[in-house]
Amino acid sequence: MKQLVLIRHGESQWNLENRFTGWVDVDLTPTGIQQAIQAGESLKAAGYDFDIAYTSVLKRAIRTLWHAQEAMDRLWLPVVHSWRLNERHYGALAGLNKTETAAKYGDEQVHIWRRSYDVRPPLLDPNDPRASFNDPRYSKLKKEEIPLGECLKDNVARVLPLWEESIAPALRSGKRVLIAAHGNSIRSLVKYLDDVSDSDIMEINIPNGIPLVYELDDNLKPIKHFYLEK
Ligand SMILES: O=C(O)[C@@H](CO)OP(=O)(O)O
Repeated sequence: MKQLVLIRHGESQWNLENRFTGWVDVDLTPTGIQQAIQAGESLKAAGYDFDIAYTSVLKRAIRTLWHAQEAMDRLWLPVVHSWRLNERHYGALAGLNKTETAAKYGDEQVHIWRRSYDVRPPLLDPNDPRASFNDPRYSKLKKEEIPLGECLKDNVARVLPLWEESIAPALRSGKRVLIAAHGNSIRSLVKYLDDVSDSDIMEINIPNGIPLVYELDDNLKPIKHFYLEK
């Protein structure tokens, strides 16, 4: 049996303010920090341990991982940071309030932007200061790899190379893997692992800071998955 645990970051400042976030690098709130500590404590209390961790290059996920590691006394674990685990890029919606955007464009349109598989949000203008072309954390990427707005399908395509090249080999070699990431990068992994249809994935939401445990067989097919509540 192979062990994979996914944790969405704790509550961020923009979760609290109900703003579209994506690649904007906002931090955790005090509640988010507590959720991350609780996630680590729950994992430790249930007897989970890990050999390697993965996270994004956004501080709300990185800090969630740190707090969970600290709660498990596992700060020494090897950690891979990858832009491929970043949140789905929210394009021109980044920074807007979700309720105000729904009032302007309608609930249905906002639900499509938020949860559909293959409808992209309005893209950022390449000259928009929110574009990530000059951000040093992405300096090794080709310009065309840096998104101006992504749908979940784009996010799946971005996450899967990391799965194939690094996460799956680690699991196959018997490593117990912890991933601290984001609502939509985790939905991408869930869609792939559980072979969720393009329509059913619209109804799947990942809560902040609750470990999602997957037990996988030797072919990395899920035997079962469950949330580890307090
Ligand atoms: O704003 C975001 O980046 C994400 C996650 O908080 O929001 P949504 O729930 O719309 O996917």
